[in-house]
Amino acid sequence: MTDPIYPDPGTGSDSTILCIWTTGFAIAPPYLYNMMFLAPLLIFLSGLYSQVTATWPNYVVDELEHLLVDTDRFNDAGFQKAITPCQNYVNGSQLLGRETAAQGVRVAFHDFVTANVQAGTGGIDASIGFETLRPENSGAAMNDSLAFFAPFVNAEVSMADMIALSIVMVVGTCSSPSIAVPLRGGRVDATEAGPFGVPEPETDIDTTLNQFSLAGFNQEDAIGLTVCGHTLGSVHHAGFPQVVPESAVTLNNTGGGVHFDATPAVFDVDVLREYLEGNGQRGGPLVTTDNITVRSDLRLYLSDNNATLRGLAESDSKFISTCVSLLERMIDTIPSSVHLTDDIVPQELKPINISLAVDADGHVQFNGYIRLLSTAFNPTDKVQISWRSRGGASSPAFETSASAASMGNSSMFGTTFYHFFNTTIDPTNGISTFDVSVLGPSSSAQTFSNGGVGYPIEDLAIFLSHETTIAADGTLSVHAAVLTSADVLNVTAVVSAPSPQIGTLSPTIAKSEVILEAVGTRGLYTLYGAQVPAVTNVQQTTAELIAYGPEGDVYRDTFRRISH
Ligand code: HEM
Repeated sequence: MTDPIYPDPGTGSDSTILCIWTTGFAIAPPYLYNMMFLAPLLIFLSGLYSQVTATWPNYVVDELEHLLVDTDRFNDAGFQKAITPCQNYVNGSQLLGRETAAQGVRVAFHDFVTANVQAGTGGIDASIGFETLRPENSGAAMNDSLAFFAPFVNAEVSMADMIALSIVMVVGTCSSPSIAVPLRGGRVDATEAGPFGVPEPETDIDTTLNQFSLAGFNQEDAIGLTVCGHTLGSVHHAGFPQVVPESAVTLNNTGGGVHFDATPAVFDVDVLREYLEGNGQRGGPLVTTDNITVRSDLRLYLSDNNATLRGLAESDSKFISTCVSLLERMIDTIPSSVHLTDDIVPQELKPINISLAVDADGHVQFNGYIRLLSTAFNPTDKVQISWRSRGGASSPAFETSASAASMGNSSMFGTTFYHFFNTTIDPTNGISTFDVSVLGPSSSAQTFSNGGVGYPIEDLAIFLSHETTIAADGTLSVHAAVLTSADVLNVTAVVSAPSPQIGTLSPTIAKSEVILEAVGTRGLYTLYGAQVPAVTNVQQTTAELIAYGPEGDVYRDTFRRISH
């Protein structure tokens, strides 16, 4: 396992750290390759490379990576802001004493713990959304979290992936130095409630341990996971009056929250220390409450006479590495039918919002951004793009532009800077793939070609995102351009729209397939259009354009956002 502490964004020049986060591109400073004594490190790193050689595009990976890395100003995905600072509460008044970051960790536990790993069912599958009225899921955290996550869900990012992402974002954001829980993607949302089985403050110790055991966590794991979770947040009188007395309610804490430790907005070892040393919050209300029946943390911690907790208290790094491992196992507990991606790591060079458009003169406009990460690149580096025509002929490279507005966005993984480009492609020869080269002030150019095959782009069938319009009632008018000479028989669009779902705040993805009609021509292209029923979340509604050629050939322009 890698060091669970994220590299300090300011230390990108450290070659070891740089290599650990290199994504998909088998590059390292050349001198590394010549240093025999680093052979074991290289073997270790090659293992990491093989984990991260995802070719572009990989929509699940690219979307989750965006949420994880793009957390500031230009291209901000918007997730991290909600938990910054970590005591922030996004769903209501700050006076309630609630914490969005802590709620996200609790909801993941409640979704996970009803897994039955023997049967291969449950785990992180967002079934919690259908289970929020159960007494075992009492409190504001479940629906608050689902309401916060719902606007991010789309055809590629499930609610279950958002629940997992939340653990990674919360632990990474609410720790210093930032603690890295590995993230994988591809979870699938349940369409109905799962079984009961979340431990409650009243639950006896045998039942509690059995519930953890069904989910694949033994006694030591259960104790560890609980103390790792209870480093954040509070027990609230509203929701748990049997644990926290009304006296906790004040004008500044109307929900009556009592913290587990003195630092409820920091993912740290304090809860453990305070419990073992008997100071501060002494482990929190589930240890100290006057109502003995609901001292569930105390029962759990004492079930092995504090042996697990003493072991974890040996050092901060022991506590952190154990928590990382347990939390990773928790979010990767999924139904056996679901398969996860490899670890999602920050991409040091990433094409962003790459699209084609057909202008009024029938020329193809090829545009987008190249995002660079400071762990591998400098803001002054130049970025060039070259492309291959439909027939495979290479174009001369052209330079992109770096605008001040898109430079210097900070993230847990370093600083991002964006290079914008827009160039005209002759539609007769077209474009099929592109490569990106980065030129430092003194070094020779490094060329990135998506594992040698080039970054693919479809120019026979183009979804015209920028021409998509949305009526006041949410009805979409979708537009596309298909090369007339492709002689296609049929053009359809599958629009994937997050839509309300009965019984949960988690959206379902409603797919509407529409046949597009030819509506005119623009240069070498035929234009197509169709109306699609109203959508509710324009930001996350996406389309796939599919054009069927006469010889059974199919051209796809996939995962296109309809709003910009
Ligand atoms: C025997 C096992 C557990 C029991 C009985 C239990 C019970 C509780 C209760 C009653 C609360 C108060 C909720 C509220 O007032 O809103 C709470 C809060 C919390 N729990 Fe647990 N818990 C257990 C294990 C875990 C685990 C394993 C995790 C995570 C890995 C976790 C994470 C949290 C977090 C982060 C909070 C704070 C939520 C907030 O501030 O809104 N819990 N827990």
